[in-house]
Amino acid sequence: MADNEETEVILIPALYKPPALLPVAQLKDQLLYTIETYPVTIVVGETGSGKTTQIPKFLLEAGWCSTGKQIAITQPRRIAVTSVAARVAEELDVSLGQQIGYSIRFEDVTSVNTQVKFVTDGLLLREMLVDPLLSRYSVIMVDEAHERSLSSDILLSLLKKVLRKRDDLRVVVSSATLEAERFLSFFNPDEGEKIHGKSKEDFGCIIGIEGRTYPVEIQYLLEPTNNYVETAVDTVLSIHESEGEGDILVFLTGREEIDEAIDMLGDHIEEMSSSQQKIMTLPLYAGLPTEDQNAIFAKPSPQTRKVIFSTNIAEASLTIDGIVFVLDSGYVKLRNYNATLGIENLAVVPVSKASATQRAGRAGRTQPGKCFRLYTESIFTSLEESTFPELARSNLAPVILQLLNLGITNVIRFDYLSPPPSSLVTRALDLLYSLGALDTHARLTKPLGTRMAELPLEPQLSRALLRAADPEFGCLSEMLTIAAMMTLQGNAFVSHDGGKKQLDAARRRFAVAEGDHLTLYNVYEAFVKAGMGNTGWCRENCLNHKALVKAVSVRKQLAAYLDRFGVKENVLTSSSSGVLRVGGTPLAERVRRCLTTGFFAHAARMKSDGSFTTVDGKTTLWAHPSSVFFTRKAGWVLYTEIMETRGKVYIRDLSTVDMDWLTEYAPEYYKIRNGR
Ligand SMILES: Nc1ncnc2c1ncn2[C@@H]1O[C@H](COP(=O)(O)OP(=O)(O)OP(=O)(O)O)[C@@H](O)[C@H]1O
Repeated sequence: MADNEETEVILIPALYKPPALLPVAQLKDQLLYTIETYPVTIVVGETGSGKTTQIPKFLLEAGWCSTGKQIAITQPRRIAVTSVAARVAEELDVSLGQQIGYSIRFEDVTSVNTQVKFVTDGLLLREMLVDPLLSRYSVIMVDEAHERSLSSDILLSLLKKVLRKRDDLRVVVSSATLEAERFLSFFNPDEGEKIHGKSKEDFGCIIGIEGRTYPVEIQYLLEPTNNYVETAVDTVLSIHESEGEGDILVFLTGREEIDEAIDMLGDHIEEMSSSQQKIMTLPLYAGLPTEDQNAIFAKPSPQTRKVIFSTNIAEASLTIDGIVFVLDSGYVKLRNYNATLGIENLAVVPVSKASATQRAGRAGRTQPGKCFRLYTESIFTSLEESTFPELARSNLAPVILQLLNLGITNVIRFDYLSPPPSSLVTRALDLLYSLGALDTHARLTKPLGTRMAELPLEPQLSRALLRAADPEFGCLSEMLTIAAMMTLQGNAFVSHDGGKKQLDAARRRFAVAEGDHLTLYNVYEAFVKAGMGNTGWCRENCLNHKALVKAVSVRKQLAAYLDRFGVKENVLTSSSSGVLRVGGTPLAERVRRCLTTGFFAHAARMKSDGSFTTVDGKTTLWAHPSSVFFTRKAGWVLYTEIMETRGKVYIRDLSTVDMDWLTEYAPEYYKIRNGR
C-alpha cells in the first residue's frame, strides 16, 4: 500500500462471489500491481468486461481503504451511479449506504462506514471546494472518461494538479481505446521533469482488458431510413413477432421522440391478439424522477416483453438484466452552446463510433445479444471516432465559477485536456461579471461570487436565490420553492392515464397570468396543503407525486445552504400572503423582479404570431407546450430553459417581465451587448 506497507489487508465478507466469468478478473493481480506502482492507470476494456463493478472491489480487498480512506468511482450520469452502486452492494451482500454508498446532487446515500463511494463527476468536483486535495480518498477512478463530459474533463485536469501534491493518491481512468494514449500523456510529467521522484516513464501505465461477457451480433439497415422513430417501432414489432425471448432497449434522442414511439407502439399493442406475449413499454430520460428511472430495472412477468425507449443516458455503465436486443437510432441530442447568441441548445446529431459501441454494449451483458443499428454500415464507417468534448460546446459559466472558487485564477491558461474556444471562456466571464460574481479583474467577489459557486444550482438561479432575501424583494420563501421546482426540469405534471385533455386542464387550474414560475410555486403550495402523502390528489391533478416529494427535499437542502450563508427569510415574507407589499410592490412582481436579477440574459418578446424574439431580434423562440404562454399572450418574458428540437428553439419556464427591469438589474450586461 502507498500509505502504510504494514497495514493488514481487509478481507471481503465470505459471501463475496467472485464473478469468474468477467474478463477483468483475469487481470486482477496485474491491475493491482499497476495501481500500486504507478500514480495513474488507464484501463481500456470492452463494454461489460467488469471495469466499473469489479475494480472497486479488487481495490477494497487489497486494502486501499484500510487506513480509513475511501475509494471514489465517478460516472457522468446519475442513473449509472445509483445502479452500479446498488449492484456492487448486492454482489458484496451489504446494504447500500454502508460499506458501499453513492452520492448524487441532492441525494447522499453514504455513512461513516462507506469505503467505496460512487459519485457523479460533477459532485466530486463540488467536493473539491471543501477538500481541494480530495484527501479522504486513496483511489479515484474516473469511469467513462472517453465520453469527455464537461465535469470529467475538468476533474481530470484538477486530479493532475492534486497528483503533483499527493504521492499517496492513485488515479484510475477508464476509457475507450482511442483516447487512452492521450489521457496518459496528459497526466505524465514533462520531458526531464520528476514528480515525487517519478519521471514520464514510470508515472502512468495503460492496461488493456480483452474480451466481453457475452457476444453481441450487429445488424445494419440495407438502406438508410428517413424516420428512425418509425423504423424503431417497426423493428420492435418484428423482433416481437420473429425473435426469441428477451427485452429490448431502444436509443432515441429525446423525450418527444420517446413519447411518440411509445404512442405508436401502443396503437399496435392494442391490435395484438390476446394470446401473444405482452409488451410493456417504459421511457427513460434524464428529467424523469429517480424512482421512475429505476422502473427500467424491474423484472416484468414471464409473459411480458419489456421495451425501454431511452435517450443516451442508458448508453454507458448500465446493466439492465434481461436486455437481449438493442436498437440504435444512430442519433443523439447534444448540448451545444452558441457563444454569440448566448443560447444553449440541444441539437440532434449523429452518434460517434464510441457511442454506438457503448450502445451495442448494453446487450450481451447477462446473455448473448443482438444490436440493430437503424442505419447502414457505410454510415457507421463514416461516423466520428469519439464524441466532441462537452467542454468545447458548453456554457462554461458554472465550471469557471467553480475553478475560480478553487483558487484557479487564470481560467484561460488552465491546463485543460482540450482547451475550449476562447469565445466560450470570454462569454462565461462576461456573464459572471454581469451577475456580480466577478470583479473587474475577473476575481471572485465575496461573498456573492463564492456563495454562487457553492450553491448546487446554475449561476443565474443561484444569483436570483441569493438576492431573494434582500428587503427590496423579500421573497426568499417563494424563490426557494421556485428553485426547487425548477430542478424537476418540467416534470411536475404527468399524464397518468395518457389523457392530454386532463393534463391541459390540470395545468390550467394552477396557471397564473404572470407565468410558469409562479405557477410552479402554486403547484408546490397546493401540494403541501393537500398533504404530501396524498397520492390520490396528485393523480386527480395530473401531478407527479414522486417529483414533488423530491422538490420538498431539494427545497430543504437549498434552505440549509442559505442558512449556512446566514441568509435568512425576511420577516415580511410570508408564503401564505400573496398580497403582501414591500414598498407598494406586490409579491408576484417582486418574485419576477428577483428572477430578472439572475436571468436577465434570457429575455424575449412575444410577436403577434405567438412566437418570441430575443432582445437582439436575431432569433425566433417558441413557448414550450407546457408553458402558460403556449396559449396565452405576453409582452416581454424571461425564460429559464431553452432547447432546440427539429430546428425550432423552444423556451420553457417563462415569466412576464417589464423591459425596464432588464437594464435596471443588468445595466452592465446590456451596455456590453449594445456596445458590440
Ligand atoms: N445489475 C446487474 N445485473 C446482472 N449482471 C450485472 C449487473 N451489473 C453488472 N453485471 C454483470 O457484470 C458485467 C460487468 O459490468 P461492468 O459494469 O462492471 O462492466 P464495464 O466493463 O464497466 O462495462 P461498461 O464499460 O459497459 O460500463 C456485466 O456485463 C454483467 O454481466
